[in-house]
Amino acid sequence: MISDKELSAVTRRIATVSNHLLLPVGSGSNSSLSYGSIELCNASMDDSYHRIHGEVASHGVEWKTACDEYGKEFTDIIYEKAIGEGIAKTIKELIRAFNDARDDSSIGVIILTGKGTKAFCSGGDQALRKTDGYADFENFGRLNVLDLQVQIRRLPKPVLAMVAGYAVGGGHVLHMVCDLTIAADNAIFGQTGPKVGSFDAGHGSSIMSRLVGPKKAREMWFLARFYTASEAEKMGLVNAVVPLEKLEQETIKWCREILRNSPTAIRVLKSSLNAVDDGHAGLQELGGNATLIFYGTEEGNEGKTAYVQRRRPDFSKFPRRP
Ligand SMILES: CC(C)(COP(=O)(O)OP(=O)(O)OC[C@H]1O[C@@H](n2cnc3c(N)ncnc32)[C@H](O)[C@@H]1OP(=O)(O)O)[C@@H](O)C(=O)NCCC(=O)NCCSC(=O)c1cc(O)c2ccccc2c1O
Repeated sequence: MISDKELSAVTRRIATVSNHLLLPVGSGSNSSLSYGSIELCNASMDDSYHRIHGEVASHGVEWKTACDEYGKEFTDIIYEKAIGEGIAKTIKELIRAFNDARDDSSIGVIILTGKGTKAFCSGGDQALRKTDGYADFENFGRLNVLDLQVQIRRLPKPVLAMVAGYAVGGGHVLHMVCDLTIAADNAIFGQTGPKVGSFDAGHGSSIMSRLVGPKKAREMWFLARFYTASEAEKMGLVNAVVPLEKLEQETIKWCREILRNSPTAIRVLKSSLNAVDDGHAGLQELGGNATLIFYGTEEGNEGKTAYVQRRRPDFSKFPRRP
C-alpha cells in the first residue's frame, strides 16, 4: 500500500520531469485513483507490466526496457520495445523516447499508453501550473506538450494510443493527435480546460473538430462533459473499444496488421492524411517523403554522382512520364 503522501510525492516528481505539462498517467493498483504512480503495479496488470524485465506476456509479446537515442536510461517513463516485433511503447520523458523510436529502423509502430488501468493521462499538472506555463526544474514555465503533439503528428511511423481509464484535458488531446486510438471499455474521454481556466486552441481544437465535427467539438469544449468509450466510438474519437483485459492484446493485433504492410506506403499515407490540415508543415513532411524516395532512384543518384565526379549529369535516359 502506498500512502497518499508518498503518492503525492511520486506524482509531483513525475509530473515535473515529464516535459512539464503532462500529469502522467496513473496506475491504480488500489481502490482510489493514483495518478502518476509509475512505481505502483496493478495486480491485474502484473503480467503485462513485468514485461519490463523481459518476461513474456500472455499474448506472446516479449517487452524489453529500452534507452533513449543516446543510450541513456529513462527514470520516469517506461519505454519498452517488443523483441522481434517492431513495436515500441512509451509513457513519459516522451520526446526523447519518441526520438529514439523514430530513429530505430527496427521499430515500425509506437504505442503510447498509461500505466495501469485507471488513467491514460489527466492532462497538465495543475499544481505545477504557473503564469507562464507548467514549471520545470529551473522553475520556468513552458507549454512543452505542444512540442510533443507536433512530434507525434510528424513522426513517420504510426502512433497508437492505447487508452484505459481517463484520457482528459491534455491527455485527451494527446490521444487525438495519435494516429489510432484503441480504448478499453472503462475509458473516459473529455476536455476539462474551461473548468480549470485553460484551453488548447491549437491541435486540441482543430483536430477534434476534424474527428467529431464542428458542432460536437463545440459541445466537448464548451460543456467540458465526459464521454464513455462507447460514446467516443460513436463520435469517431476512437477506432475500437474492447474489454479492459483485452486492451493490449487488441492493440498488438492492430500493430501487427500495420507491420505486415509496406512501411513506405504507411509513411507517405500518414503525411498525406495530415498534409492539408498541417498547411506548410504538412506539405513539407509530404514533400520530404518524395525527396527521400527520389534519393533512392537511379535518376536522383545520377545528379549527385555527376556532381561528385565533376561531370555533366546525363538525365537523357530517364523517362518523362505522362
Ligand atoms: C481525472 C479526474 C476526472 C479524476 O477524477 P476522480 O474524482 O476520479 O479522482 P480525483 O479527482 O480524486 O484525482 C485523483 C488525484 O489525482 C489528482 N489529479 C488528477 N488530475 C490532475 C491534474 N491534471 N493536475 C493535478 N492533479 C491532478 C487529483 O488532484 C487527486 O489528487 P489527490 O492528492 O487529491 O488525491 C479528475 O482528477 C480531474 O478532472 N482532473 C483534472 C483534469 C484537468 O483539468 N487537467 C488539466 C487540463 S488543462 C491541460 O491539460 C492542457 C492541455 C493542453 O494540451 C494544453 C495545450 C496548450 C495550452 C494549455 C494546455 C493545457 O492546460
